[in-house]
Amino acid sequence: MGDSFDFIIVGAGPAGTVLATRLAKSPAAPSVLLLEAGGANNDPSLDQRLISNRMTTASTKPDLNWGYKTVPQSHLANRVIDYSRGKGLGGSTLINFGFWTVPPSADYDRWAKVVGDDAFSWKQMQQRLRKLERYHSKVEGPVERYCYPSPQDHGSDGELDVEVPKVIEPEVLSFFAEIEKAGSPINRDLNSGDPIGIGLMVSSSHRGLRTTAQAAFLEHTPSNLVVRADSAVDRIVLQDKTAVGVEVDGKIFRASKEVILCAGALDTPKLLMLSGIGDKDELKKHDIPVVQDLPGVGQNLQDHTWVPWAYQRKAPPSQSYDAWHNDEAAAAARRQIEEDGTGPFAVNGQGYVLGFLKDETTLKSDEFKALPAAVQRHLEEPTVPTFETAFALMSPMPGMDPTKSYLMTAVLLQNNQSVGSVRLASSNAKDAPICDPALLSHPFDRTCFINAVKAAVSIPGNPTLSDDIDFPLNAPSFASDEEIWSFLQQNAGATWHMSCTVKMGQEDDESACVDTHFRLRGIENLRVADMSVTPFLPGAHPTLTAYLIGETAAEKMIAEYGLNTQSKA
Ligand SMILES: Cc1cc2nc3c(=O)[nH]c(=O)nc-3n(C[C@H](O)[C@H](O)[C@H](O)COP(=O)(O)OP(=O)(O)OC[C@H]3O[C@@H](n4cnc5c(N)ncnc54)[C@H](O)[C@@H]3O)c2cc1C
Repeated sequence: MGDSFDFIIVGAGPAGTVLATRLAKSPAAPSVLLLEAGGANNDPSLDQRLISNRMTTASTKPDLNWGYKTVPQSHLANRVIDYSRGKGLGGSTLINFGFWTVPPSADYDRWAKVVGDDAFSWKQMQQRLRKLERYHSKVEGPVERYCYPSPQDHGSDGELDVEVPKVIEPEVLSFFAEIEKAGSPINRDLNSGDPIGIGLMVSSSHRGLRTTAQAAFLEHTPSNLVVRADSAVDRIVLQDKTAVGVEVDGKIFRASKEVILCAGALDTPKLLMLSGIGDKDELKKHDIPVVQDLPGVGQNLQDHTWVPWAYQRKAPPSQSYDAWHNDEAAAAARRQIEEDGTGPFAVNGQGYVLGFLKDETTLKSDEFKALPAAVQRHLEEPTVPTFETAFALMSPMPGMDPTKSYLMTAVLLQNNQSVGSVRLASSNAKDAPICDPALLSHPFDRTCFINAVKAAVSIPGNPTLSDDIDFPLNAPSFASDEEIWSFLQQNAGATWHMSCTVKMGQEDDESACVDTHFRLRGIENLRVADMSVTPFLPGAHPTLTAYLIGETAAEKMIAEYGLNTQSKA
């Protein structure tokens, strides 16, 4: 193969790894090069993959993180917000929180309608999801009452381990019991396409270990798939308006068929712009010769906004929380995970009570009535929530008393209307992009968020209302909209669900950059297949959408190139 391949894929996150694997494993067995800027992750330490470390890996493993930040956010008291991205084989699945949530069926149907291609409909996306998942859904005992996924809605023999917790902290079962007793709606499978209600989170993990895109797809690769870590692509090599390869530190790798960018929603537009594809005025600012004027590149940046807060509980921590502050208990917990995948580290932090709820006050607001009619109709769909909320026991963060017990709660906005951008800081590929998600810049988001926080704390039976709460650590009193807004300005952030920056759309959509075959407008042999392409951000944690983008792109490319037969490659 040398330095020349049929296909070159840039970025080994969930989208890139699926795409590379599916192309390489197709019967025609084309040669595929997968290039990843970050490392190979050969670190055998368990910490990196313990799912109970889900909330802290991004900060404790800086080598796995690009460490991006936003520009000061004018609607968030001019704060600079963390904008982490995973770096290394596995991409952001190395450091993300491992929530595995399927969007409402109506979101994929809307995607199909907006772009005019049924390949993105719920029916077809769910079929692909079944192919990808290995859903460990068998539940027995008390957890069953709150989580009972129907096997027909989930895959069982794909590459991606998804885990329904077998055991959760007893306190979390009590939270559920109270919520149910108070009459709040329980949903025993949040991932059926209808997330509305309150249920138990499932994780992209198995036996206490995080499922990374690397673990799922890159451990046993065929010989026609070459995976190169520590290979940051600086630019796409173009001949006239055709992609013929990529450049890595001055070295050229050639693609006889295509280059596909899967570098994520911040780095993919950056790479396009560095290669002369983007808004011509923006490129000129950095003296980059314009190859293709494509104003949508880097625009439409969307993310979910969230706010977490916490309480100290009166009850002492469960004994299993010893493993968080006692070296001996931690060593024993690690051994147990290695031996049989059970123990405190497989239990703590698995019991997240998640709610996907529709707030009717928001749907009656003036800000809702000012939205385009199509967006209003979508928000009124029965499966579409206006917000997500979470309640969970939390391990003490640095600076907190480890002998006490804590409750974390959070609210995530869904269907955010605020739109920002990613731009180049300079023509130097080593410089971080300028990221401005413009969080809460849209009036609908501000109204929706205030109402969502009020609705979340009022869920009948929720644990923040219980006598067990000792005192709030950073929670407001929720007494007035002004107080909640001020709390949001000081505490809200992005959920790292960046998307839509090289968006897919129909020919008459001037802001669209790729067609429904992921082909970039105006350039031959160049596609984009990662979270950059979503026409809007679906209402769920997006990893599985990223995997589905890789799977869908592979399906289309295998059909286009006739790779399903051995003779054509
Ligand atoms: C802290 C955090 C928490 C999150 N929590 C969750 C969660 O709980 N659940 C959920 O579903 N989603 C979560 N997400 C989001 C989710 O991980 C991403 O949406 C998803 O990984 C995006 O996939 P992707 O393939 O588009 O890009 P990425 O996963 O970002 O992968 C892109 C890859 O391209 C590589 N790359 C970039 N530039 C270059 C270059 N020039 N040359 C070569 N390689 C390059 C990167 O290093 C990276 O490996 C979280 C993300 C973060 C950061």
